[in-house]
Parts: sequence; C-alpha cells; structure tokens
Amino acid sequence: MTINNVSVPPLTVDHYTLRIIQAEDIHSIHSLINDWNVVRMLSEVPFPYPKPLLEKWIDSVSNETETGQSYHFSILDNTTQQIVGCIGLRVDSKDQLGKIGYWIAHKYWGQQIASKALQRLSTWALANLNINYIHATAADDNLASIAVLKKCGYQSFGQGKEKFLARAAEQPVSYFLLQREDICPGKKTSLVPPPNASTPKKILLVVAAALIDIDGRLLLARRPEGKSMAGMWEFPGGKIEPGETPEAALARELKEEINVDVSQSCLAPFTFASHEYADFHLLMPLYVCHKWKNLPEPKENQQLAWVSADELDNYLVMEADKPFIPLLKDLLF
Ligand SMILES: Nc1nc2c([nH]c(=O)n2[C@H]2C[C@H](O)[C@@H](COP(=O)(O)OP(=O)(O)OP(=O)(O)O)O2)c(=O)[nH]1
Repeated sequence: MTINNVSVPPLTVDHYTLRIIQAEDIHSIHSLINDWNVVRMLSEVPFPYPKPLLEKWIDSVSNETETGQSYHFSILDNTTQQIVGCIGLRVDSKDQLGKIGYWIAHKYWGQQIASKALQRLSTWALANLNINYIHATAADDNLASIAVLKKCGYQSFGQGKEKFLARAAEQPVSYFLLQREDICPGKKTSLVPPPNASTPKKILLVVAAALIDIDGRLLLARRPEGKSMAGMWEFPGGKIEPGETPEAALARELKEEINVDVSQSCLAPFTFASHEYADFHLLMPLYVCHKWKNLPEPKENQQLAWVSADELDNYLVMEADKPFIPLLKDLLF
C-alpha cells in the first residue's frame, strides 16, 4: 500500500503483523476494546464504547490514512490471524512530530506485544515519515504502558493532566518522547560526542557525491530502516575499502546503491567533511557530478529525492553534511 508517496507494507515483528485497519476489523476490535480494563487507560474513548462510534472512528482514520495524516494498524497474531490490539500514529507535519497510541486486548496482556508493536512502528515511522520525534502520553496509573515506553527508548519529559472520557475525570499523565538516536541502541551515530572522550577515535573514510541534474537539483538519499540514523538524509556514497581510491570507491558505491554508472573523470572534488561522531571520526570528500548513465533507482530500500536549492533546508541531513548545505546552495543558485 502506498500513501502520500510512502509505502506502508504490513509491518511484521516476531509472531505479529501490523496492518492498516480495515472496515471489516470493526467486530473484532469492538469486542476487544469495549472492556473497562482497556478503555480506562485510553483518554478519548467512552465506556461503554458504542459500536457506531467506533465505526465512525474507523471511517475517519481511513480518510486520514489516505492523506498521510495518520497511520492506524490492527495488530494480528500471525498464527491465528486474530486481532490482538491496535496501534496508531498521527503525524503533525508542521512540527515534524508523530503522536503514538496503542492498546492490547486484556486476554493478551503479559506477552510483550505492546513493546514489540511500539518498537516496530516507531522504527518504521522515524525512518519513513516526515517526522523527527515521536510523542506518547500515559496515565500515571498505567504502569505497564510506562514500562513499555521506557523499554522502547522513550524518555519521560514532563507531566500534566488530561481528561479521560471513560473515567469522567482528569487524570495525572506523563509525557514521553522518542528521538531518532534513541531507537537503535548499540548502533548510535550520536550527534554529540561523549564528554571527556580520551581515546583517539578511528578515522572512517567515506566518499559521497552531489549528483546535479539538468534542472539544477541534487540527489539526496534517505538512510533506510536498519541503518544507524535511519531516516536522516545523506549524499549517495559509502565507505572506501582498503586499497581503493576515493573515485573508484564512489563509482562502485553509486552503482551498488542507486544503479548509476559514473566515469571517474566526471567526478569533480568539491569539498570535504571532517566530523567527530560519538564512536568515530568521519573524513568524507564530496564530489560534484553532472554526468552519469542510468536513472538513479533505490537499490537498498532507501528513499531518493531530487532537491532544489531552496528546498534543501526542509531535509534533515546527517550532522557531518550540514556545512555542505550553504556551499551547495551557492553552487545551485
Ligand atoms: N554515504 C554517506 N555517508 C555519510 C554521509 N554523511 C555521514 O555522516 N555519513 C556517514 C554515515 C555512515 O556512518 C558512514 C557511511 O557508511 P556507509 O553508508 O558505507 O555504511 P552504513 O551506513 O551501512 O554504515 P553504518 O553506519 O550502518 O555502520 O558515513 C553522507 O552524506 N553520505
């Protein structure tokens, strides 16, 4: 399924699949959610939950899904094909923020389903949607949900009060936030080096290209799910292998990553990045290239975008690449 140019495959995790809610899910969802144990933890749901109201909600989120405003999934057990809960994310494009919520049917509690679904959707959303943070709210007496959020890397950042319809009262709540670099423990490309780092860092040699088309736009690639800093935009390229020249490495990477053939003589040195990440020091020449063969196509599941000079600021690029932006704007204008 493709929504707003974003492909939304069913997302699998362990023995479960997250797939976009469909109208026919209503009967299963209603029988599972219309339960005081579940509803009392959801701020916007009344109890009892009339089926027509749920039907209206499913209709409205289907419309929102078509426009990329929100993504609501049924969580299915792969063996039984039964729905066990729901998880959804609403996109606030202005603030590049996602708001996430979930519930699991009472009879499936204690099976880590919420953590698995939350981890899966959070990772997918940060890598594929136009958001940089995900926000979640949990009632303070919802200890299970708070534990799930913390387990998935969400950091608590404040407290407040919200009205819970089913309880007909305001409840104290805690707010949580997930940032991109919180999501991949052990694979961080942290933006900030650790304080007092005393041991010298390994120098990582990477080479990248600014491919510029005849309309004066340049090609950016989005780091796909599974890579460190997934969702950040970068210039196509990659690590230089031992014994390789930067030009040969770049020609190889462009072929492997986007199926583009470049002749090394068409690669003009432009500038370089020398940037300290938390666990390595990046040294990366950037070449400009106006001539190549083949239409760039994503070979590694990454999104590609042709970007004009005045659109460049809308793309969150890797920290090391930030100094390139004003130089490239000058080049493109
Ligand atoms: N290709 C490319 N890499 C960049 C850019 N800016 C930047 O910081 N990098 C970093 C990200 C990676 O740590 C490294 C490039 O490694 P790579 O593309 O060959 O390998 P990778 O992402 O699979 O590596 P990893 O970080 O997942 O281990 O350089 C850029 O504009 N283009």
